[in-house]
Amino acid sequence: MSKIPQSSGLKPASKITGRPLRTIIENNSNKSKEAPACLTRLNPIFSHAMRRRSKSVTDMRQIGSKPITDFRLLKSNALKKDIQNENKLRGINKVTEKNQVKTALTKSVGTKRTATASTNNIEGPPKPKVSKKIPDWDYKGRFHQLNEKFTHVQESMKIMKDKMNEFEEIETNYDKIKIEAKELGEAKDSLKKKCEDLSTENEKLKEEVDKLQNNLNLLENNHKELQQSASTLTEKNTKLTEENAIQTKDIIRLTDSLNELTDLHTKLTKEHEELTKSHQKLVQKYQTYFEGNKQLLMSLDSANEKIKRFEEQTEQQKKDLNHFQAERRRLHNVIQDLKGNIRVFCRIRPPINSSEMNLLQCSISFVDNNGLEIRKTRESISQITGKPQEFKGDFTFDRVFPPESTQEEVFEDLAQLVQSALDGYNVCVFAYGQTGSGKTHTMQGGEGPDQRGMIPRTIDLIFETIKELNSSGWTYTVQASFLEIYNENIRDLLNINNTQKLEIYNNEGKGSTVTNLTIQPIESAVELKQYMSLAHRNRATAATNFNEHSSRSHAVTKIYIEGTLEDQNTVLRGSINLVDLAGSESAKITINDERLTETKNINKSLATLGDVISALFSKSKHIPYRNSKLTYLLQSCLGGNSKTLMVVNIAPFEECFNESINSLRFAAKVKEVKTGSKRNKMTFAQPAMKF
Ligand SMILES: Nc1ncnc2c1ncn2[C@@H]1O[C@H](COP(=O)(O)OP(=O)(O)OP(=O)(O)O)[C@@H](O)[C@H]1O
Repeated sequence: MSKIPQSSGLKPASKITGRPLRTIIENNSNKSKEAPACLTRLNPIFSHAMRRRSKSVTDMRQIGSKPITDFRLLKSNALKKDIQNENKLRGINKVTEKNQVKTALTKSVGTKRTATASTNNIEGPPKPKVSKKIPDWDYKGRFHQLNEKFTHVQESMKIMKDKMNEFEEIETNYDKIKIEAKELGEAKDSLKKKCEDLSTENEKLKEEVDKLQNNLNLLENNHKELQQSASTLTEKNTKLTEENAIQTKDIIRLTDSLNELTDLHTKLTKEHEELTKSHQKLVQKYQTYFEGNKQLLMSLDSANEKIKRFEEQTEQQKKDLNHFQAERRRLHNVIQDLKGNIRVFCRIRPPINSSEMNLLQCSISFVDNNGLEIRKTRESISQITGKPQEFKGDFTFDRVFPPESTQEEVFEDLAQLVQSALDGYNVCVFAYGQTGSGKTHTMQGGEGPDQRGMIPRTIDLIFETIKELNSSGWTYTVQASFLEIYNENIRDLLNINNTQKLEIYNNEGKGSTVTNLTIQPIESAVELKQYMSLAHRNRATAATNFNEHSSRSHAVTKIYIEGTLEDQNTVLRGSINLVDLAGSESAKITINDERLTETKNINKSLATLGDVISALFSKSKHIPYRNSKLTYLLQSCLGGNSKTLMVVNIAPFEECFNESINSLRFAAKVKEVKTGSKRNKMTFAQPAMKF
């Protein structure tokens, strides 16, 4: 317990802040004005204590130093009680409460210190001015001065009286405060004890807190581990959920399949039952049949023997058939030979429209199927002899076809030559005649199945006959080429961009070949017709005026046929040339140089054709095949090993009369020629003939 000296300059240190107490008093004196209103409002006891303390301090100054701590204890207890009551009402905790008490105490001490300080500076009334020494003779002045002194003393007396009263009151308060201080000391002791109890309890609590902290750390670690295992488990759970979904789908699918299989099983069970029943029936039947079968087996043995005999007979019949076929081929050829190796048909075309109907028609009369007489309807008088001119001609051919003849009728005889080509002969079919006389119509034909010309009909017949011959062991390969000769130049109609040299060369006994020409293997009639159309289109593409061009060039379709009969080691190679010749009109009617050259070339080739045929007719040693590309190309078809058919086409108009007569004369000349034919037959032992 420190004591506050009344007048010493030492400043006791504060227990709360550690600073000298004087400083606190000064600082708090400044803050006292700002003391919380609640504190002053709530604490009437404190105010009372303050007043008492002021008095007791004054007393202390008078009676000596008094321990201030007792006074503070008294005050703090009173303060504390008030604050506790208030806080109970407000629900404020103990720590806050402690702070409130501390603050209140500090402020109250500050306030008292200020009050004490103010009482230490007691001043009396202002002293009367000391005037200059009043002379002794100035009674009036001296009286006035004394009067002033008296008044001053009176006032001082009055002040002192007041002070005395105040000090008495302070003394009374001091006693009360002393009692309160005693009470506060007792309270402090009990608080101290409580505090010690509390600190002991606090220690225990601390230990418990440490234990709990350790437990908490352990629990946190456990929690972390549990969290990790929870996340692992969550992942596993996700995976398992996904797997579960897949398996669920599988289960659904399998269930469906199971249902289907169950249905199937039910069906199959039913079927099985039915089959078992029918099996039983069949077993019964089998037993019945088994008995019968024994007999049948016996009959089978005899039947097998019969079959064997039939097979031997069939083999013999096959041989006979081949023999008969060979004989048929021989006889067919004899017939063809008898008909002539060069056959000439004449076909007169009809007028096809009204303008042609209005043209003057020749008078044509037909004798049987072979002869015709053609004449102009009006005879003219010869300017030289003055006699009527004979404008008529009588001609005989292998066949004459009047205007109403159908394509089928014309093809009848050609069909026999197609058989010759399949039998291994070279066949050549020409369409001869002036422009517009019906050559292309005869060879290609028109629209519709009935209007098909010789070429498409030949194609169809070849493949039909091959089909029949296949059944008797023959196999055939077919190839085709398409070319045109224009102004003595050869063009490949299956490849118009073919810039390689197309040259004819002729091997003795092996026929004529064109170098670099496209020779297309053909599998069917349809395919061959497709190539025929391509060639026709290519011929049209190359020409600026197709109709004119077509009448100024020779178009040659060649079909190569090779038949093999392996049993007999026999190969037959034949060919068919189908030639649509250029128009045969004479050079007189040509109008320009270009056309003149064309006509000359055409006439040269046609004349050479006539010369070749004449040479063959006269059995000349030299046959002028090489004089034109056409005859050179067709050499193998015009010689001994060939069959030739020439169809001379005639337009029925009088204006065409002279050209018609020329054509008929040419054809008649050809008709006279006969060739000695020889079939291209060989066995595998010999080298195959090249086309
Ligand atoms: N027998 C026929 N029956 C019906 N029409 C025919 C007959 N012959 C020819 N024609 C028709 O006469 C016209 C001329 O015939 P085509 O073109 O065949 O003559 P071409 O001699 O080939 O002429 P080019 O030398 O110019 O080619 C064509 O319209 C053709 O359809």
